Amino acid sequence: MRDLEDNYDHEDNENDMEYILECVLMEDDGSDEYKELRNNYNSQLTQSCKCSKGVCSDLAECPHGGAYKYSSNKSELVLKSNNSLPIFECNGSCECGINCGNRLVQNGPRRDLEIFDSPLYHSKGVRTTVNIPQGAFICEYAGELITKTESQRRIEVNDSLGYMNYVLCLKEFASEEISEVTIVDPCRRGNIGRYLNHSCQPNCQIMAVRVECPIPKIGIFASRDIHALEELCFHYGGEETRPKTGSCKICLCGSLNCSGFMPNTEM
Ligand SMILES: C[S@@+](CC[C@H](N)C(=O)[O-])C[C@H]1O[C@@H](n2cnc3c(N)ncnc32)[C@H](O)[C@@H]1O
Repeated sequence: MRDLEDNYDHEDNENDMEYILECVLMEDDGSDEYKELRNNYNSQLTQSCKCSKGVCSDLAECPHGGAYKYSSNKSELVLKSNNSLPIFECNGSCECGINCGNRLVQNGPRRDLEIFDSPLYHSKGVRTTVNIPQGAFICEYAGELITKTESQRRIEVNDSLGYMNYVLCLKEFASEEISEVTIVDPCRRGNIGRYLNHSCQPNCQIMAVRVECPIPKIGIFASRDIHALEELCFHYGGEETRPKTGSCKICLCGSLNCSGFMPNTEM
């Protein structure tokens, strides 16, 4: 086993963080699991649209569902509330233009986000300096894409050294069975998404959004209208209600329906 201190230098690992614009692949650990992850990471979705007028709107013409997943709310695209998943955005092979209504997450984080010292969580958090409408895109949870084994190793290291954990596991379901698992760790390489805290009554939600790659981006969206200066947070367990097993950390979210513990990170 590698030395614990190899990868995790000190408690406030933020200063060592490399800022990335989108997810990157973990280092090769020689495992078959890694090879599978790398193959997926290097694969491209082949479905492209032929929506020639620059705008995707017709379901028959646009295999991505046109702009039906997002709608225009005054000045910006927002996720529709009756959204049927999964979300596939238009991509570089599509014939529509960059302004088509089916491109949102690929355009990067919204402006007017601020990293601040959150008094509630006694650590860093993210807040907005302006009002945000329900359904608006906040940012991607970008970091290293890691295998299940590597995530378990990193979580164990974090737990044993008392470090914060940034590993997030997004599970997608098909007919109530888990169909895809995407695991992202922005501890060493990440973006602003890494600073969003967990809440049992969040104002944001996470969604799987695919652009060119079969591995989805973890998109963070406003789940209700959010006022300026509110802290942004999402439920780390997604929609899932997990049994409280293993070592659980006390939840500081302070919401009325707080479960008392943060969702555990067991996969
Ligand atoms: C993704 S980071 C969030 C940003 C973090 N607060 C920071 O300063 O970098 C996740 C870590 O934040 C802390 N955290 C997030 N939500 C929390 C909550 N509801 N209760 C207690 N700690 C929380 C935990 O230490 C957790 O491991």
